[in-house]
Amino acid sequence: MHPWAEWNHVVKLDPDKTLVDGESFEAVASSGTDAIAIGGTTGMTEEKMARVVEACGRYDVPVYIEPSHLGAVYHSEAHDGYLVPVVFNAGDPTWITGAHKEWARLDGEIDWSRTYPEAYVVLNEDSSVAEYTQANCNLDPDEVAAYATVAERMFAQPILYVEYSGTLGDPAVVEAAADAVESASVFYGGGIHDYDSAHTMAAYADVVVVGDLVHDEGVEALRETVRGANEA
Ligand SMILES: CC(C)=CCC/C(C)=C/CC/C(C)=C/CC/C(C)=C/COP(=O)(O)OP(=O)(O)O
Ligand SMILES: O=P(O)(O)OC[C@@H](O)CO
Ligand SMILES: [Mg+2]
Repeated sequence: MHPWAEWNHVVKLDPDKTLVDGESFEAVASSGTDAIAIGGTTGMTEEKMARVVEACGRYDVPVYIEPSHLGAVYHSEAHDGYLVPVVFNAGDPTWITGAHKEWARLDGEIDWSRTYPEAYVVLNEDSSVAEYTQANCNLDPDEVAAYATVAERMFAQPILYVEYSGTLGDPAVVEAAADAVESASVFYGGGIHDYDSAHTMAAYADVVVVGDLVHDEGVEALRETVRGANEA
């Protein structure tokens, strides 16, 4: 069984952003979320990653790093493992296999027993991640579903990640992706900001990922999304 088999909700912390004044990583860890993922596209360094991993690793909730490039990989016993994106609709093959090849060549410490790929489909053309990967975001639900099928059937991907980072996406796209997969888990992330948005996406996605909200609004708002995800 994969570590995320029982997850409904994940918080994604961006080490390049701050928490709300007066809030702590402990409060985030005890929000009721099932896991903390640590990553972001811009401004990511191993030092910033290390600081947040070490702070979050003290609590009961599982912690995974999600590196956006080779220089953001941080090895530690304080985290549970590595979620490594593979961007299926990237315009630059660096983000499909290129960076991964360099990682395999240069990193002598890869622990494959706790390393998991995530098949991303990036759909918000205004996001940093879309620009960074030169993703083709102009996709119909049936095209996203086809990417999900290819990811699962041809590339044995255990996770299909529907990524609308920064904006709430189209539930019909998430539904199409969920219908297309047999055993892969569908993660949804982007613009979840309250009970309803979490509940809507969690009706189709196995796991909803909440990022900016924790940095912008804080833990109380985060708790509402946990409730929405768990009640879907
Ligand atoms: C092989 C290794 C170790 C790394 C490569 C991994 C890849 C393909 C990264 C591509 C970019 C990516 C999918 C990063 C994951 C994290 C993510 C999507 C963060 C959200 O980013 P945004 O919200 O767009 O950006 P900021 O919030 O940082 O501005
Ligand atoms: O920051 P938000 O918009 O919540 O997106 C979450 C996550 O999918 C980003 O990778
Ligand atoms: Mg972001």
